[in-house]
Amino acid sequence: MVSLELRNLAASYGGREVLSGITTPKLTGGQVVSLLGPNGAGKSTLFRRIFGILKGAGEVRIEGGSSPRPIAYMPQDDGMRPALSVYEAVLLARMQGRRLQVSAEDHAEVDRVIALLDMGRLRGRPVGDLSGGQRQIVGVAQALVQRPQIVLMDEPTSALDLSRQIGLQTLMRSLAREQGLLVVIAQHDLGHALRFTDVSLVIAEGGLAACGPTDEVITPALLRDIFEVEARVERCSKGIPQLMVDHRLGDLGAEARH
Ligand SMILES: Nc1ncnc2c1ncn2[C@@H]1O[C@H](COP(=O)(O)OP(=O)(O)OP(=O)(O)O)[C@@H](O)[C@H]1O
Repeated sequence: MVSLELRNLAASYGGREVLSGITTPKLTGGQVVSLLGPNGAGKSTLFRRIFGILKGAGEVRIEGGSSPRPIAYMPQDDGMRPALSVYEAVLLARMQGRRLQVSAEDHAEVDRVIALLDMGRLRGRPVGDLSGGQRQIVGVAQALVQRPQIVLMDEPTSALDLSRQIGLQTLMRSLAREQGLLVVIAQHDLGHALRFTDVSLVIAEGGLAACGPTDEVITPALLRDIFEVEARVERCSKGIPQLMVDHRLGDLGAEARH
């Protein structure tokens, strides 16, 4: 079983430290983990540091990885080449870090992921012609086609309609449960975090503000202190946890007016 553990991790841009002292318990395959925090807290930065794009102090400890590249990373900004077809964009992601000789297995894997994500109608379309939500699903395909054991997904549902948001969160949860994938999702939707994820890491003010089972981490106190809302979690008649927001604390326009 794959596991990921962060030990005293730090990350900076050009000498400006954005994150420090990030230490987590062992996150294991089969879990879905939320990475939460306000805008600019450092969620994307933490992903870049874990994936190795950013260097810094501390250790990213991966155990039980059965391939040399056990992690796939779906960034917020996909950087896809607009002229490529969807099929080519997914195939290119599959070939990252491999010999440039495409095998029948590679084609089969691209077909499998395209079917899994129900994107058959898009396969011949140029990436540059797609809507924001369609591109986001291609980004998910690019991560999954690498057959990772750990997948870092940066706001993968931010451009999706409600039905597809639920669909993707449900799919990632079943891939975790059935295939032992460790899924880490940076997201702003705390309702999705409560409903679909086992563990939450909360980043704020350059460090780890909270870490643990999602239903223990997302409390009225945390919502007030970190997310600046007066809010509570209630279960609906079907037992699904729902975030009930009473009001925002503070005033978004106050600074501009003074
Ligand atoms: N390439 C960069 N160069 C310099 N500073 C950066 C760079 N990318 C991010 N930062 C800074 O690092 C901090 C953390 O940014 P990051 O994008 O990791 O936050 P985030 O939690 O992912 O935010 P959001 O929820 O808005 O996507 C911010 O202060 C941001 O301005």
